[in-house]
Amino acid sequence: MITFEDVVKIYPGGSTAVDHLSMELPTGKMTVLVGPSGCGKTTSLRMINRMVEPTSGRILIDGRDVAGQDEALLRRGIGYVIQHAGLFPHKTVLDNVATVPLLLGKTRREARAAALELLERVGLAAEFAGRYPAQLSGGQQQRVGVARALAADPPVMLMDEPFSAVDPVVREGLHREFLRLQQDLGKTIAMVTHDIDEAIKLGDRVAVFRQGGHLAQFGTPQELLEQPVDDFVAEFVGRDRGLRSLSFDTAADLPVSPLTDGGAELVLDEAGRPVGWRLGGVVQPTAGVFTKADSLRMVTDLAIMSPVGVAVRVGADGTADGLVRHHDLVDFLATRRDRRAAEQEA
Ligand SMILES: Nc1ncnc2c1ncn2[C@@H]1O[C@H](COP(=O)(O)OP(=O)(O)OP(=O)(O)O)[C@@H](O)[C@H]1O
Repeated sequence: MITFEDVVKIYPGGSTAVDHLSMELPTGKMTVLVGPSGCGKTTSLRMINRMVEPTSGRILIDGRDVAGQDEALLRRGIGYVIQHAGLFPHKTVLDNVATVPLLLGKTRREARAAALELLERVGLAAEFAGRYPAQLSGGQQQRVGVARALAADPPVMLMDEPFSAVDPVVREGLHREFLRLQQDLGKTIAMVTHDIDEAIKLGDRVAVFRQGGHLAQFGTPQELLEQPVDDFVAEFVGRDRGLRSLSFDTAADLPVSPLTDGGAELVLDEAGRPVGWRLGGVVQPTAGVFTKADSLRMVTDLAIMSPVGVAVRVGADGTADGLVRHHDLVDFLATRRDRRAAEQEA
């Protein structure tokens, strides 16, 4: 766990960059620091590995104050990834990644073998190993940056806007790969971004900062979407937060109606799997099916897109076992919201 205890940073001659920050970043989870430009995110990140020293307060990693630790040793246990990857331009991809294992005392052969394995993990085949950073796309460079940060197998990773230099489609791919990697590795990660959607998608926890280096709210993505503490957070999180919060709940508790209640005929194949809706004598092949494991957001989307305003639930074998009509869905969501509000007050 990384603990910030009442941390303040005032740069010489400057205003307050971080103002009485207290928060706990859980072990093995990803915490995303997000907020408008200049609100102290990078400063907070860099105080963890002592690239910046706090003016007052303490930062502890697993209960040990970083201030008392040897800087070189401390940083060896903390991977660091920055925007544009920050690779050595004159070294090959393989040597960029092998640098850290070499520093840690491995032989050249061992270091290269470890680097190749890491490149494989981040989705870069061996054919890229001999190239120089300038011969890679932005997304590939970011992957090398992540591989290099992982090379020392550090328990903690700091990532400063690691995905912001690439276009949205590449970023989407990097997100997916990174989430998969993190599921395997379970590193304690602090990541900085400007992008609230990225924070909501990647973060197990999200710290929203506001101007002046204040922490506005710290919580899970779902808490931010459903219970923003004030107008600033609500505005920052975005207008469609109600809809987005539905991504975090499954349809497991969503009640269904009988298959005959759709207002039109649901056509099934011989095995009982939905084929489509019969409308005006024609079968429209848009049955919009979901399972109990799918998100409420997906069910809502299906009901909206359905020609009859109905989503069809199927079992594990694909056979239809119930319907959700959009007006029932709206009632369910309203009841759920009221119940949550009541729980919150209690
Ligand atoms: N080395 C420095 N010397 C003086 N002031 C600094 C220094 N680094 C940052 N600041 C100031 O501290 C404040 C916080 O900066 P910081 O880089 O931590 O914010 P940020 O939220 O990461 O911003 P951005 O999203 O734009 O990168 C800003 O007002 C910035 O101008």
